Amino acid sequence: MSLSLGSVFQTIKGYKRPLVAGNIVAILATLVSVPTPLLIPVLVDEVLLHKSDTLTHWLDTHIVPMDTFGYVVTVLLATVVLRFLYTALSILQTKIFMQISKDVTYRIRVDALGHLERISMKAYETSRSGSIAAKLVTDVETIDTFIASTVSRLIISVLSLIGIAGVLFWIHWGLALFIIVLNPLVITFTTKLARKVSKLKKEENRAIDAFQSALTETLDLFGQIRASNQEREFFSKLTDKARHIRERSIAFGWKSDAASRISYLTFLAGYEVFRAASILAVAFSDLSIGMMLAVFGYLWYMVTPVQDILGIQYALHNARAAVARINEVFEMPTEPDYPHRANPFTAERVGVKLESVSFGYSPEIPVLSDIHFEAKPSQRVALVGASGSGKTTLAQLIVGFYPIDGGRVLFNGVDVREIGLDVVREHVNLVLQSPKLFNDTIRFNITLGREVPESLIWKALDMAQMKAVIESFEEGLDTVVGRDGIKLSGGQRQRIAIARMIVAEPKIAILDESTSALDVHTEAHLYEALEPFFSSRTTIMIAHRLSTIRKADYIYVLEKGHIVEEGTHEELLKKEGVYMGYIKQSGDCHGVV
Ligand SMILES: Nc1ncnc2c1ncn2[C@@H]1O[C@H](COP(=O)(O)OP(=O)(O)OP(=O)(O)O)[C@@H](O)[C@H]1O
Repeated sequence: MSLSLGSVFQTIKGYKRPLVAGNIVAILATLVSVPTPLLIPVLVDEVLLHKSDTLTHWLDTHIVPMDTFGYVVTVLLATVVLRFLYTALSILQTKIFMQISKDVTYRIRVDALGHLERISMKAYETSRSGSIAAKLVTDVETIDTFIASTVSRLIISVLSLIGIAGVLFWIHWGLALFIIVLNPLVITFTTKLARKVSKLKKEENRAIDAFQSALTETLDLFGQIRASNQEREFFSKLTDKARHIRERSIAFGWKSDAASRISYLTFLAGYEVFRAASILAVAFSDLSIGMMLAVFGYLWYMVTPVQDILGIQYALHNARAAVARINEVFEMPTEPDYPHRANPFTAERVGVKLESVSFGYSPEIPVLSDIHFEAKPSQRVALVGASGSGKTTLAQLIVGFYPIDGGRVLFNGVDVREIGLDVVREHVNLVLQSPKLFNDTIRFNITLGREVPESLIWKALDMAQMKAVIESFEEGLDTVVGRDGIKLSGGQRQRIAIARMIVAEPKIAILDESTSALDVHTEAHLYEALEPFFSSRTTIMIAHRLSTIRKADYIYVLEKGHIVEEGTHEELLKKEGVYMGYIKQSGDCHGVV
């Protein structure tokens, strides 16, 4: 999907009842507000100049006969009551329309989040979190301002202007025509100014976006930056970006202020011209002094709706820029949406098979070619190979992180394209080598918010050799692990990830060098404790240590994206080929045979 102001208004149209209610309130507000500036000036003609007696006569016959003081006080009261009524109706109207505008922007955020949830890994890898955050916060806010100003102010402003125009024509058509012809010229002039300013707003938003992205990345990688002693470099880059915002904001800030002041000045100049024209109309035509004062009143009264309409123009230009930027989020490619035609995971044991799979992160560089790989139900398979040979990539293809370029990925003989990626990931758990932890409690990092009985969490921690460690923490499972799990060691983080896998109870467990940071002793205990877990499901292990590899029922050797050898440990040793060389190279040849 993509966003447009048209689609935003289409959504707004869906709020039929509040729209109708809001419009009725707007019409009522206009009805009570338009006659207000007329009342007091009428008294000038009737009470002071004794030119006519329409209003005073009406008051005498319809209310009670009264004197000059009575007329003034009654009309004053009526004016004040009407102004109060107008304010009350305006507040009610804003409330009704505010609910619509906030709901619409909420939906934009929800749609954008829904899209982000489905973006492909490739899109994720090339995106910047800060930039996306800026779009979902600042740009959606800009659209919110636009909707609020158009939906709630436009109707009332246009109706008021129409009402004022009607009254002005009734007072003096020549003068009214003069005012109504000149006013669009003012608006046209200010529109041109608005366009110029909107370009500056775009630049300011871009500068904020760049700063936010760089800041997020710097903070995310702060530890690494400090370890490389590059703080000064990174923070001076951030300072440059902050300076850029300052420049862009100053340019936008004062120029937009100047533009709105010039717009207002133009209006004021027009106002003075109209006032002069009114005096001439009194001098050279039949316009009374009372009505001239009424025209003065209406000229002021026009300021708010005219300014509101001018404000809408600014908001419109800003909103267009914001829509374009939000669309960059909606344009991020998504994962393929496979249908849920079959679910092989209902079986007790599930195996996985890769048939002639080929894949490259970019089309011109193949990373895996013609891969035939199988982990039969309940089998324990090891994947070995040099760094960069494609082991992690293969594991990620099994969980569908990237769509394959050729071949098939099958679970119990069913193609992933018939199963759906969400179903696959529910049952296939990949433990990464450097697992990421949330800056939350140990409990949350293990359950990821799912309802898991406390006893199961402790059981998982026990199997993962983390029970004693967590017990030693004062707050136990409620200990907060800090940003990226900084309060835990690398090996402890890996074991938390293993506990996470245990509670997820997958049908297929994939461990990508998931115990690489553990000492040999702890690792041995861990595998021993995990024995019942592994024996009740299919397991794929990417490992470098012979002690781990040996336990596998079957081994695949990957070299430069090709499976070059496969078989059991003994079979592969007998071959004295790549596997043997690999084992020797990893310095782990003691006890090979
Ligand atoms: N997200 C990615 N985008 C582009 N290229 C990638 C990506 N991930 C890995 N690669 C490339 O794919 C190749 C295989 O990487 P992979 O991580 O699968 O190897 P590996 O065998 O798991 O290595 P290691 O043992 O060091 O973890 C490498 O050349 C790497 O540069």
